Amino acid sequence: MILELDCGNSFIKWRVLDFDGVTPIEGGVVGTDSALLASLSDADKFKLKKCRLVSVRTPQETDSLVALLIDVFGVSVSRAVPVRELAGVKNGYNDYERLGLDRWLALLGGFHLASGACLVLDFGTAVTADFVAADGEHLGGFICPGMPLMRNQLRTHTRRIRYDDTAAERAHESLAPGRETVEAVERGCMLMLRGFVLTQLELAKEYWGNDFVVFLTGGDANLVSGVVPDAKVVPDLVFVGLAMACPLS
Ligand SMILES: Nc1ncnc2c1ncn2[C@@H]1O[C@H](COP(=O)(O)OP(=O)(O)O)[C@@H](O)[C@H]1O
Ligand SMILES: CC(C)(COP(=O)(O)O)[C@@H](O)C(=O)NCCC(=O)O
Ligand SMILES: [K+]
Repeated sequence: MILELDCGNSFIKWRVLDFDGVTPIEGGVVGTDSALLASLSDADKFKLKKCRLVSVRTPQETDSLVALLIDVFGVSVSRAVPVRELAGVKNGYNDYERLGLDRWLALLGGFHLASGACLVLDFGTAVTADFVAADGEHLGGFICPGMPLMRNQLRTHTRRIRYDDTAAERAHESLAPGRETVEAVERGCMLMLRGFVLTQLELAKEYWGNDFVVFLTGGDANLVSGVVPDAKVVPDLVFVGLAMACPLS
């Protein structure tokens, strides 16, 4: 069985593929390396042989996780690395090594699934947009703070914005102008996200008319899926690209 990992800034997304190397049998989201080990060791059922992973964490953090996986499970580990071009897609960064590897894999996966122009929007700690033209040219993208960062910046840098997570959840029942702090902040940040998405759609239309596919991925993709009804919500888009970047040899 194959262990797949997507190590983001806040969470590690994991899943295990069956012996065929294709069918996911289980997966989850964890906050720490030790929580990952616990999830995997709890289940005696996993016979892990290989692992492939992508990380946007520091090399030290990633190295230490890789060492742990080798030590505990005896797996061989394949890590996604930056490349200029893969599967017909050309990395659009001036310095291709600087493009976040999770973005690279998501846009590889998006182009593969769309077989044409695509806009890939990822809602994690950061929110990212990436544009890939029909000929596989990555035109670049945008990065802005995701929902948790926007919310926490306001909580951290003001003195009177304080509320708990359950109140935050309740505030999302509507997008009407807020009548209390929690509503005003949560709905305001939500509108920022939605505005960002709509601007990306306009830009994609300027480039390609209606001839493109929109992909939504990342833990908070559901927050904006309502504003792009035609978008494909693909929570495992990074894993689609990961399989392309780290094929089983
Ligand atoms: N099961 C889950 N565990 C943790 N966060 C989740 C989960 N499902 C959705 N989320 C949301 O996903 C966001 C993190 O998205 P994610 O794509 O994992 O970020 P990153 O890749 O930056 O670590 C959180 O802000 C949270 O709101
Ligand atoms: C933009 C990101 C912080 C997104 O990370 P995430 O929110 O998925 O944890 C990550 O892709 C990254 O560190 N990129 C390097 C900078 C760049 O892509 O230009
Ligand atoms: K991500």
